[in-house]
Amino acid sequence: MAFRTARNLAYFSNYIRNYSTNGPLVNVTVNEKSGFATATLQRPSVNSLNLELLTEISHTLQQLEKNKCRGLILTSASNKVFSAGLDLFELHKPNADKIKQMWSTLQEVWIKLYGSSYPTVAVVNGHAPAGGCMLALSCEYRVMLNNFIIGLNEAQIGFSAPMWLIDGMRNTIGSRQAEFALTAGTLFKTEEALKIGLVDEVAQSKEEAIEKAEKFLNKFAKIPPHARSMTKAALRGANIQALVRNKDEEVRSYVDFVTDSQFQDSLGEFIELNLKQKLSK
Ligand SMILES: CCCCCCCCCCCC/C=C/CC(=O)SCCNC(=O)CCNC(=O)[C@H](O)C(C)(C)COP(=O)(O)OP(=O)(O)OC[C@H]1O[C@@H](n2cnc3c(N)ncnc32)[C@H](O)[C@@H]1OP(=O)(O)O
Repeated sequence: MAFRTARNLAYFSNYIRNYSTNGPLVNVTVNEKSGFATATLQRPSVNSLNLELLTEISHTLQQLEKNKCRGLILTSASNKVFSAGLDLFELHKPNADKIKQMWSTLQEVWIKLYGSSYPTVAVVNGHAPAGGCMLALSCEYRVMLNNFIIGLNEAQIGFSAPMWLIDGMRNTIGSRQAEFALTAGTLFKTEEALKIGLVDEVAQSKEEAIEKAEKFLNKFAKIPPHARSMTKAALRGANIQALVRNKDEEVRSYVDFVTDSQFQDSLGEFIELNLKQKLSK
């Protein structure tokens, strides 16, 4: 049964309503004519990825897959920030169990979005550093608005992006550009990102970006969905399998790394220098 039917749509809306305790952090709408879903991240103020938002994204992706979504547009409710990446305040002086769940859910989001059977586009209508860039990279196509930044700046904060994300970057912009970008932790302006292929198109407004996203999704209208998804799985499967094999070990390394006092000190400094909000003592 296709996701676009009114019955499935109602089921999905109820699911989202029931799932969220404080109102949905991801708003999902479906264009009944095209069958394309738009998932809008709406965790104020910068869609930083805490456990609750990551869990909701993960459940949304699961429902879209289950309901045979015809295409997904991922975007932000903010007109300044697509996503600021992992919630740095939650990584600071953390509860080890919570950050274990956080990293594991982040991995799930990558597996579900990078490996989705349906086509995906990120409408990057704001800044997209680190985990924000990760969400955009998981999609098949990126349309970005002008005057924002995007990139994997992990090296600047004192760590390396995980292997699956490095591979995702490499698959998108090629090995040489990926090496330059990742070792320097570069954040690219929209036009620079277009030049190196980190984004596919630039738009002047969100409306124009959505039109471009729909145009991309419509390219697959006449391609048998199973042929399309088998081909995507063949191209992306090795990345996902490698992560699945390594999942638990990576979570352990991540928890060790993040709870280490050296990392905590440099994270504290980064927050003090870069984020307006001051640490709660
Ligand atoms: C073998 C395998 C091993 C595997 C393990 C290896 C170890 C790996 C360790 C991995 C660690 C985790 C990896 C993480 C990847 C990440 O995603 S880290 C997050 C990186 N994010 C950033 O660097 C972004 C920082 N923010 C900004 O640059 C800017 O805020 C912005 C460009 C996004 C927006 O700028 P602007 O519009 O000027 O807004 P601001 O006033 O700066 O911010 C508004 C508001 O938001 C708060 N905020 C911003 N970013 C975050 C964030 N990431 N987390 C939480 N909160 C954030 C900011 O404090 C402001 O709050 P107030 O309004 O002042 O209250």
